[in-house]
Amino acid sequence: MATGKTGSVLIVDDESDVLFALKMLLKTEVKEVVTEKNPDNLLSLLSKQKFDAIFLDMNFKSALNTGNEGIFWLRQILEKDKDATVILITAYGDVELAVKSLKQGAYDFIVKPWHNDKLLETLHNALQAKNGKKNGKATIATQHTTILGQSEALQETLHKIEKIAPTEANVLILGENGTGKELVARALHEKSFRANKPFISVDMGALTDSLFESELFGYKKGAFTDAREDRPGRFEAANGGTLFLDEIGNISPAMQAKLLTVLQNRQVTPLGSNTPVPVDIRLISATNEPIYELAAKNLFRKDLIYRINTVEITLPPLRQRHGDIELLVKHFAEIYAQKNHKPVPELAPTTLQKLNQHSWPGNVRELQHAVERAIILAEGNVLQPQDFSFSPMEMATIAAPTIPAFAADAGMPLSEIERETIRRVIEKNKGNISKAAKELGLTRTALYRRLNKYDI
Ligand SMILES: Nc1ncnc2c1ncn2[C@@H]1O[C@H](COP(=O)(O)OP(=O)(O)OP(=O)(O)O)[C@@H](O)[C@H]1O
Repeated sequence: MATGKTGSVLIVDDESDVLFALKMLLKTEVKEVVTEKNPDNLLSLLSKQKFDAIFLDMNFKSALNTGNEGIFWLRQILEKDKDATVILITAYGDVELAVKSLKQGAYDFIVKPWHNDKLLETLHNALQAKNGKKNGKATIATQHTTILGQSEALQETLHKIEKIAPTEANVLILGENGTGKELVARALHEKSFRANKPFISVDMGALTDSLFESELFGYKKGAFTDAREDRPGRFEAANGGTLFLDEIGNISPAMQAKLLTVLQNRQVTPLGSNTPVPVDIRLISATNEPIYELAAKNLFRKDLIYRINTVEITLPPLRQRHGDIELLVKHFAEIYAQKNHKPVPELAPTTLQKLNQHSWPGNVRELQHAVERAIILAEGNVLQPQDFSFSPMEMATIAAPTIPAFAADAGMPLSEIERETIRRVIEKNKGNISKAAKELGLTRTALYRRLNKYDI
């Protein structure tokens, strides 16, 4: 009798009730369900048979009840088969540990007591991801954000976002400029239980040591000359919601120490006050700096990294995920065609070739601006390779030039001088926008506005 069902699942749990209930449920969905009570038999089982998904208990009663046993077995499974799809079964109180297990390579986790529908959805997603990893298409769309990506790397990121958004885990997002770190931070917030509370973003790269405390912790009237009234800091503004500390890798050791204290105590003391104010925030941080290298050189505190990186999301540069380029170009083409009252253009095959060959030092942001320019410049309804011209940031990442001093001509318009100055400072800083902004005395946002304005 053909049932049409496919797939095989292994369940490892030392509670017979759990094994029985899960088996009954999963049998309705997949062709084969194998159960195992003793994790010691796991590896020999896996030597004999491959499973499409493995449900693994986090807490075996026989051992220390810390959940680490689940992590131990997870590691064993992944050592044997790095592509194994492991879904952890965890008790309600262990969610933070389960979130950590995602870092160790678990596909997902379910919390006991589970909802059957939710569990089947998890299995379904796992099986789909396994079968469709190569050519899936993924999108996360919330009220204010759309994240697109069909590359394997982006799909994994999107899955992780769905998983960790509803937890309280602190998240550290790593990636080059323009890879979508802020977008991911916003999506995490919007998919969290804090979604209707504030999302406060702070550009740490733009904060000087002297502004750090007043900006983050606030101040009382009279705390310093210009403090004409009480002002809450960003921590208080984010109370109940999410605080996004962007460019956290750029802060000085003194700021790192102050930040660590606040995160440990979960309270801030405004300048000019003696009374600490408790704050309830979910922390998301991001940086384009190689933060672990900085920590190895003692330039960034390791204890601060451990505070902020309960879960890590690494966004690969666009040049390493060509699979996303076409999707993103079409997405931005639609947006900018509409904005500029033009029909949505087609993409010539040679154009896509050119875009795939470009190294995208400014990542998705650069692509977004390139598409906008192309739409404005395009003659017909097909985007041609010549409609795309690339920014000098490209050159800056290839060579680290010593730039001759820039001498403005007497008759040069001011806007041209500004454009050229910005261009050179970016080149000098090898495309690092934060450093360039600092050198120019601008915030990164202000610099990005000028890049757009001057078509850099
Ligand atoms: N996967 C994606 N799908 C759709 N849009 C994206 C994606 N990734 C990035 N973008 C867009 O690219 C632009 C840059 O993204 P974002 O500001 O989040 O990058 P970032 O990594 O925070 O940059 P920076 O480090 O310079 O602050 C934004 O307009 C964002 O909406």
